[in-house]
Amino acid sequence: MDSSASTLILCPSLNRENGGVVFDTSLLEKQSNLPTQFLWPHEDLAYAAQDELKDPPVDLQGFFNGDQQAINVAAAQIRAACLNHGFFQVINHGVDSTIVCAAHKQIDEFFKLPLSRKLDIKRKPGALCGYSGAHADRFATKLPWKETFSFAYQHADGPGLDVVNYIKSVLGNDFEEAGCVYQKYCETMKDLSLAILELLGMSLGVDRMHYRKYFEDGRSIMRGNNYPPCKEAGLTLGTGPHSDPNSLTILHQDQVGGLQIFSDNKWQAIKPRPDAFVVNIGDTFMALSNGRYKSCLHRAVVNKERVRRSLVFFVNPKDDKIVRPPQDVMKREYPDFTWSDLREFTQNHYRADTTTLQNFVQWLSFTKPQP
Ligand SMILES: C=C1C[C@]23C[C@H]1CC[C@H]2[C@]1(C)CCC[C@@](C)(C(=O)O)[C@H]1[C@@H]3C(=O)O
Ligand SMILES: O=C(O)CCC(=O)C(=O)O
Ligand SMILES: [Fe+2]
Repeated sequence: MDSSASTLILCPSLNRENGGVVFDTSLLEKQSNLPTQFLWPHEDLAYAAQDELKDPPVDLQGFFNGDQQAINVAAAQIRAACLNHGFFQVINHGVDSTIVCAAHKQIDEFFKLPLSRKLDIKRKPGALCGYSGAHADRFATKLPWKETFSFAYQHADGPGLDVVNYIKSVLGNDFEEAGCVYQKYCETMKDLSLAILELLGMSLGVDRMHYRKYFEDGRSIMRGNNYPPCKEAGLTLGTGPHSDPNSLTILHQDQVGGLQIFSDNKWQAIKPRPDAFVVNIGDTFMALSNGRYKSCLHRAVVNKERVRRSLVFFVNPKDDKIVRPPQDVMKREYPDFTWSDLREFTQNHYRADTTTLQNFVQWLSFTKPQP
């Protein structure tokens, strides 16, 4: 009997389906032994965060009011944070708390659906949209203790119905209201991300509108993350150490806590703030800044008692746009690539981790050698 088969007998919640395990949270929560597939190595678990990140949040009020002095302060704060670790939080961002609460409520309802219903809309191999339980169809070890539900949002469409139609097509007409809430949330996140991209442009000393324009016709991904409680929370991770391959990530976490970033050589916890959005620089923006801004190294831990949820908006440029820094730079840190290349790499060839970008660059040099 192989070790996975013996795990199955010990852990009735793990059923084989198409070669993967099934993340049945109602059974897993009661289980005292952590299935081996969810164990993470010591080096990824070690150094529990002792500290909380103390950076003050960036206040966007002045940006929206056109107060130049406040804009300069915000740009300087962003610059310092992105040079140091690629992470900051924003407050007074203009997003109505009603839409944030409504989106959390809908995602909570989604994760409460029967497992069979969620599995009906499972992510297809190579695709980013749909439901995934611990990514168990894709990976065999170091499974993340989470479920995710993801869908795409086209920036250029403006107020439209693409998210509503997608949600209705996979979940049925009863989910029209959920679709409308997600659609509105995505529109709001797109507007917020474009405002942040303006500030990022200023902070890097390039044309204020440069990155804003570059992302105006982008195609982002919205995702809900569900981290059930885990009796052996210290042995697993909700999301392992990684930097996001996309450009920017805008995240709203509930009140439970679990997000940590690696800064000043240690893991530091990000205390939840309902009035703030978390912003991470991702690998693609790191390349767009010619390596000046750091792609943020982060992870999510789970806990023994409480379910945790987060809403994530992964900002991407249009698929075929060339990723390259705006100015003529003396020495390019990364070759030209497209988001479609990097997405393909993370979906078909490589599991995103702490060194995605450098491995991608190597892969690209073999698959698409540059002149
Ligand atoms: C291009 C992507 C791959 C992931 C989803 C988007 C942006 C973030 C990536 C991810 C979250 C980084 C950590 C590992 C991952 C597998 C995950 O835990 O979800 C990544 C995503 C994915 O491939 O689903
Ligand atoms: O849920 C969180 O706090 C982090 C999630 C994350 O890093 C991701 O989805 O990429
Ligand atoms: Fe992430």
